[in-house]
Amino acid sequence: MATPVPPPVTTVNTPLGGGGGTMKQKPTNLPLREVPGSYGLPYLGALKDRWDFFYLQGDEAFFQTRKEKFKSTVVRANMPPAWPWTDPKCVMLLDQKSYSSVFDYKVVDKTDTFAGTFMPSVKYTGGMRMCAYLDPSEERHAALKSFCFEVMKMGASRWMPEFHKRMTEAFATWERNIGKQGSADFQAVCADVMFKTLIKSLMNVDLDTVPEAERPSSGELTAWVGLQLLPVVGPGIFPWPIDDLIFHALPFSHVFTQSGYDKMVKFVHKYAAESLDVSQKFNVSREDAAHNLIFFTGLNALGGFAIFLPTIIQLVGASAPLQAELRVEIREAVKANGGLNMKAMQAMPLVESTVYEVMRFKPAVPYQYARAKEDFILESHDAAYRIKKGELLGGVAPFVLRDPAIFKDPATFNPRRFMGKEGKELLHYHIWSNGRQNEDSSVNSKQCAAKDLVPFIGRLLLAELLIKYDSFSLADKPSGSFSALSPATS
Ligand code: HEM
Repeated sequence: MATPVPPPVTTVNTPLGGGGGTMKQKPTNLPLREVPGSYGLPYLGALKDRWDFFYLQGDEAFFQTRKEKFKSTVVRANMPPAWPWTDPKCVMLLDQKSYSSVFDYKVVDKTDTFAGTFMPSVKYTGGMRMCAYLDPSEERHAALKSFCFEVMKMGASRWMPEFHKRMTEAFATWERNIGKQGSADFQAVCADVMFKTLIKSLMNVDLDTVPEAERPSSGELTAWVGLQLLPVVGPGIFPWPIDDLIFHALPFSHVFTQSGYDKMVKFVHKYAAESLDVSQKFNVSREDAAHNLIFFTGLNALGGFAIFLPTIIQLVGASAPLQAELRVEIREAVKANGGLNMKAMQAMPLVESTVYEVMRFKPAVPYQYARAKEDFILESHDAAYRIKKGELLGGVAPFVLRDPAIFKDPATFNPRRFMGKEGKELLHYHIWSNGRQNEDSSVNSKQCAAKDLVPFIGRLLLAELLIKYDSFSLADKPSGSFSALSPATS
């Protein structure tokens, strides 16, 4: 761990109380600054920021230049989509200490902030606001999150066998494609593996047994996820002004993916009865449960895994020595514990640390937003800032997870970083899930419901891969394909 390390803190921001927007001075040892940065001319400033963010600078340089220019890890910026009818003004947080305010529910409200400054139409989700958009103060949040925890628990024994089954199918596909065309895509295949694993685990449905006409696909669900989030992601398919005009100027109507979504709704009502039945326990209607179950599966889970699993393959695939070390650890754990079971999974410290390091190095979900519900003083490591009630705060995870005050050599991918006592202590600062990795997700927080499951599946991916293969190589960078898979020789 780099020095100096600030002591663990649960709350860094002190509410000033009083309400009514009157700013009271709070005693702080840090110099009080106004949040630096400007939003520019109305609309034009926001448009310029959108172009810089997606095309002219790119997201990393967008924040880095502001951080350097203002010598501050708390900066003002317009965030996309910046439509004339939305308010793009944000205070962006680039260090560990200020970031923790986005999950300090005494001072922030999470209502409708899941995607940032805009919320996709509820027409995407049967006319209902989904769990991820609710603030913990809303009664429905606790009910729906409890329902999510429950379906995950019901499927606890299904994750490992289903993932194994689908990975075995993926191996055959990859080997066939390498044989035929010299390379094999793993991005779409990982999404498909996870889609089928999620359906089996969360809904207890084996997709192979569903007639083709009724069977939803990962492609349909991914299109539904992508379309609603397009305004805040940068596809970069066409030359930039055209790309911006097509993808960021207006929201996409839900009608383009409606038929795939309707098929999913019908499928859930017909086949996922076991999961829907349990929703009654939490006073959640069947209809509400069905749409939320699809959202958990598609947007929360598949949306994350479709980025996370390929990132593991890319980062581990770049180092043959790391693969060799992981392979030895995995195979020894499997041998000592009579197979790839829970006990074996717990005997793989390097695998565990490597997966946490992947999540630190390239977090799958880069931004977490929340709105100040009162005036308060927000602290970074070296300054204090006045935040006004109603301001939108945006935590920038890729910067926060490379905060040099916490992580030594933050720009280096160090697979052993989270090993041992000191490594475990760093989990306090591992905030990929909109909360701390050494704390539990609950109905009172907005931390990812799958905070433990997600790294577990990442570890399972490495175990499955390096049991089957001695090593794997990637096609030319940037790569979403294998160029070679060397079958296990021992
Ligand atoms: C790689 C996979 C995943 C990633 C990267 C991920 C990441 C996240 C993040 C960052 C949030 C907080 C969003 C915010 O409020 O700013 C979140 C929330 C959430 N995630 Fe995950 N997640 C993943 C998988 C899953 C899975 C498998 C499930 C459940 C099946 C799940 C269920 C949820 C739910 C229900 C919430 C909203 C929590 C609440 O409303 O209190 N996620 N996730």
